[in-house]
This record gives sequence, structure tokens and C-alpha cells, in this order.
Amino acid sequence: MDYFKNLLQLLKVERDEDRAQYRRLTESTSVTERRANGLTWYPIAIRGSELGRGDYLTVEVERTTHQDTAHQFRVGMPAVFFSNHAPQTDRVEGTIAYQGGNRLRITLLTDELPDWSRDGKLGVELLFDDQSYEQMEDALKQASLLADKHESRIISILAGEKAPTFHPQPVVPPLRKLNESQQRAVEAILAANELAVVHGPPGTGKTTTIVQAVNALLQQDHRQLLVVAPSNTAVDLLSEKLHAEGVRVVRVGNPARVSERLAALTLDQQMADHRLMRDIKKSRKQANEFKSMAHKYKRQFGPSERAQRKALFDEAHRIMKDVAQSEQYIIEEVLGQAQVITATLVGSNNYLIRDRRYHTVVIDEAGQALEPACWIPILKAEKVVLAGDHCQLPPTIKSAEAARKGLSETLLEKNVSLHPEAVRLLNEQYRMHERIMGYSSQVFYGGQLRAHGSVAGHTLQSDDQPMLFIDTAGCGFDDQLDGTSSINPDEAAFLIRHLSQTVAELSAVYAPADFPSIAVISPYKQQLAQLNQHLLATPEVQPYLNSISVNTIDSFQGQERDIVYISLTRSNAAGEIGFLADIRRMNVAMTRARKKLVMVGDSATLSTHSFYADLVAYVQEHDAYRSAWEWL
Ligand SMILES: Nc1ncnc2c1ncn2[C@@H]1O[C@H](COP(=O)(O)OP(=O)(O)OP(=O)(O)O)[C@@H](O)[C@H]1O
Repeated sequence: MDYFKNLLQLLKVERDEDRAQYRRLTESTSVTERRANGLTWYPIAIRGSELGRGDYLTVEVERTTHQDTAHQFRVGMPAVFFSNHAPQTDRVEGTIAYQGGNRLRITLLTDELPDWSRDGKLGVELLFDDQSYEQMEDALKQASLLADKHESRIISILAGEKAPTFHPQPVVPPLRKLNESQQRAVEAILAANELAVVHGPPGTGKTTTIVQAVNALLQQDHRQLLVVAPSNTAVDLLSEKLHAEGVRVVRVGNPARVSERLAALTLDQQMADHRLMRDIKKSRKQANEFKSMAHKYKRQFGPSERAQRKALFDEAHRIMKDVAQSEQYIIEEVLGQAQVITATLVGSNNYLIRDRRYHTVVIDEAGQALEPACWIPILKAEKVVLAGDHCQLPPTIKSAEAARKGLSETLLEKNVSLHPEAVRLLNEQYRMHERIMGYSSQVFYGGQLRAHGSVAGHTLQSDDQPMLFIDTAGCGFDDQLDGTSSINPDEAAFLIRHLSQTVAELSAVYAPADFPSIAVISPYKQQLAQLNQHLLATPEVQPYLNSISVNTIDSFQGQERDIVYISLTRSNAAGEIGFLADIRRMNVAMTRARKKLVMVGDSATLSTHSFYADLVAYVQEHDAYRSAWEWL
């Protein structure tokens, strides 16, 4: 089918660009530069190691210098453990199993620490993730074959050739905890034969809805479900919430976060807790003893020693074969008893579960999922539930060409337009003051969003303004280019001064323990450096730094704070607004705030785009417009 051939082509372009970018970052031969690029930890110290399933050694390491250098290590990425004495030969490949603070664990493709690891100069470096691309390509090829044979209804529907069908609405008693739109969404999920879409704008309880829907599906037919999301963090959250509702969950893959509750849900931990595991441990120990006894025979030995040595090795191998078999039995039992298996999109092809089939797969955060990755779990099911918000930011695409030709368009977005009858909008949000929500609702959600009574009027202080747009037009705060990123030093200085006044006012009202949480966000990475610099140079805010986070809009997607300051940064005579022109970015930015949103920007520059011109009109209408001159 052309649909999949086209996707395959786009994915190839993306893979090539991704690899090229990776090469540019790593081609430098100096470990110092690669470390600065965030791809290498060097030097590191070994803090521990243990043998795990399949006799792979997991090594825990800590970086001992350059601890503040930003890095790109994430759970699940392929990496290499190396010695800088001979980096070409002294190296073992593996996978990042855990990352937190300055420690990480890497599972190596070996069962013992190499000798060279005792001589220092050790490091860990990320490898290009070819495997994920291969999994995605395989899925697309398989989908293409099935589509050509017209063998799969779900494929024809998702690719827009057929319409989804629904069975007569089952009677669902109102579910505890759900509002009306959430209840309608669960009903649609139950009634769908192939496809249901939950459109969840910010703060509308998408996760809550999915958890209840999973429960209802389990009651409907008791069939095991696959629940997936693009990121480990989202999978962790879902796993915990499902567990809290009494669902038997097995989390496959490595959690991004360490918590005991979450660890208890992982396949590894559930295997470790299995009654047969004690026997396995004993057998493993026995096999290791046989192996080390065999190793004790020295080089010059006669036929009888040789025979003994061989017997010991044979026995060790036999035991290890039994161990592998028992482990397989345990895996099947643990997985078989699960009501829900959770994993990332690519993780749903983890070798332990890759051949499993499910009636229904639920894809959360589908608005941030690369379409080819979605096809990996979809091919394992007959029915798909997509949940997410296509009005927020899509996944990042590295290749501008692939993005332009459609790779940044998500399966969620496509199916919202293809099959509106399958879509249910969650229309009640539990985060924002209604004034903060209003403009986003008007532009992105057809004016249908409502604020729940508990948040509709909440403010920091009784007479506080929940929203402000502070206009810097005419102040001469011009933006500049810093490398490839825009910055606006004057705007940053102004914003932090305003923030410090807000903090001073609030410190008179709030005790330090329940001080409101604050985010300062900007579309531009380099602008963050400006903001941080002023923040650190302002004595009044120092006691509150723990409550203040500074980051890009993109990295804040999915989070919320009581107070959000947006540094819009762009201010120039040409009216250039760069990637503020992707208004979904601004939707994300504005909807992070619970009680107070302060936008600082130049209306003259921004209003070249109708979204911002209308925003200025909205704030004027609600007495939320101020000129920066008031504070100058
Ligand atoms: N029916 C409901 N009644 C009361 N509170 C609710 C309801 N549904 C959701 N909430 C509350 O709204 C908040 C957001 O819920 P949840 O975590 O499910 O949202 P989400 O949609 O996944 O989040 P996001 O908007 O970041 O995607 C939570 O604090 C939750 O307790």
C-alpha cells in the first residue's frame, strides 16, 4: 500500500538524518568534546555489578567529574562501556538500564567484567539507536504486506480506507470518579469494534479516563490488554495508576524513575519474587562453582584432567540450560497472570513479549508518538484506543525534509480528521483558572473546554489577576541571535525583575513550605541561560529557588505549575517570530499555569501572526493587558 511505502520512505530520510547528526557529534576524536556534547560520560567509577537474566552483567557506574554537564543518556538506549587506554578494542556494548543523577546502570553483552576494567580510564558512550528504527521499519513492512492482502480491518481503518464500526452501546453504570465527558469516552471505548479516540486537552483527566476504561474493558471480556506510550515516564505513570486501581500490571522494560512501588510492577521484580526463583539462584551458583573449578586446571594437564575439566563444563552448561528453561516458565507464568502489560511503543517488541497478541491496545500520549512506532503495538491487536491531544506539540523530527513531507503528522491527528465519529473530547479541565484556559479553548478546542468548579476561580491571593500579558513593544528590548538560537537579554532582565516582585508579594502571604510552584519558560534554549543568569543575580529570589524551574516550552509539555512566566523573546522590526509560529507550542506554554500566567513579549512583533493579534485582543478584553512601561 502506498500509505506504508510513503511512511517507510520518510522514516528512511529521518534515520539518515538522525545518524548524520549523531556522526557529527561523535566524529570528534576527543573524549572531551564528546563529553561536552552529552554523549559520553568520562571518567567513571564502577560502583557495583550483578548478573541478571540470560547471564548478562549489569554494571553500575558513577561519573566522578563534570557532574553538571548536560547529557542525553536515557533508559533503553544502546551504549558502549570502554577503556580510554584502547577505546577501539577494549569495549563492550550494552543497553542503559537505569539513569538517575550521576549514576547509570548498563547491561552488558557479557557475563563478566573485562580485565581492562581494572586499569581505570573508563567511560560510557551512547551508540546510535539503529534498533528502534529497525523495529519501526519491520512494522511498516509487515503492515504494508497485510494491507496489500486486505487481511486486517484495523489497518484499513487507520489508513483511511474503511470506516470504524461500533456495537450497540452497552449499558455502563456511571463510573465512580468520572465526569460526563470522561464517561462518554469510556462508553465509546467499550462500544468500538476497532477504534476509539480520546481527545484530552490539558488537565482534563486523560489518564484517569484511560485507567477507568481499562477496568471496564477487563470487566467486559477479561482479555489481557497492552497499554503503551512513547516515553518511559508516561508508561511509568500509567502503570502506577492502573496498579492503584487494583489492576494486575506487568511493566516490561526499564522504568525511567526509581520507586519501590514501580519496581514491584516490573517483570524483573515479579520474576525475582517468584517461588521458583530460589532454586534458580541455587542452580546458578552451582554452575558458577563448576565453571570456576574447571578454570582451575592449569595449561599443562593430562588426558584425565582434560576429561574432568570437560565434565565440569558440560555439567555447568546443562545446569544453565535448565535455568534458562525454568526462567522461561516463570516469565510465561508472570505474563500470563497479568491483566495489563505496559511498555513503551518500541518496548512492546521486547523479546520477552514480542510474539504476544492482544485484542485491544491502548496508546497514551499518542499526540507525541511517531507514527511508525505506533504500528509496532498496533500490529499485535484488533482494536486500538488512541489517547492524546494533537493540539499540543507533536514528536520532534530531526529531518526537516521528513517533517515537511508528513512524518510530524501523528496517527492521532490523522484519525481525528478521518474518523470524527470515533472521537470523544474530554471537555472539563482540573488545572487552570477559567481566564487562563479561555483563549486556548477558543482557538484549539472549539470553545468547548470548561473549568471544573474547584479550579475555575482559583487565584494566589483574593484580588490577584490570573493572567497578564506584559507588552514590551517600544521598550527597545531587541532580540539577537546567539548561535542558532534567539535571545533577548533585556526582556530576560525585565521578566526576572517582575518575578522577584511577585515572589516578594507572595512571601508575605505564603509560608515557605507551601510556597507556590513557579516555572519560567521560553521557546529558545539560549534564552534560558539569560533568564538563569538574572535569576541567580537577584538576591530576593534566592530563598525560593527550589520552587522555581526554568526550561523550554517543549520540555514542559505534560507538566503544570501554580505560576508560569513565558519569555516570548522575539522582538524585531521585521516581525520574525521563528517557531512561535507553531501555535501548538504556545498552546502548551499557556496551559501549564494553574493560578497565574504572565506572558512577557512584544505585541508589535508577535501580532504579525493572527494568533498573537487575537491573543492581545483577548487579554485587552479581560483587563489583562499591561505595558512594560508601568514597571520601567
Ligand atoms: N472526574 C474527575 N473528578 C475530579 N478530578 C479529576 C477527574 N478527572 C481528573 N481529575 C483530576 O485532574 C487532574 C489531571 O488528571 P490526569 O492525571 O488523569 O490528567 P491527564 O489528562 O492525564 O493530564 P494531562 O492534562 O497532563 O495530560 C488530576 O489531579 C485528577 O485528580
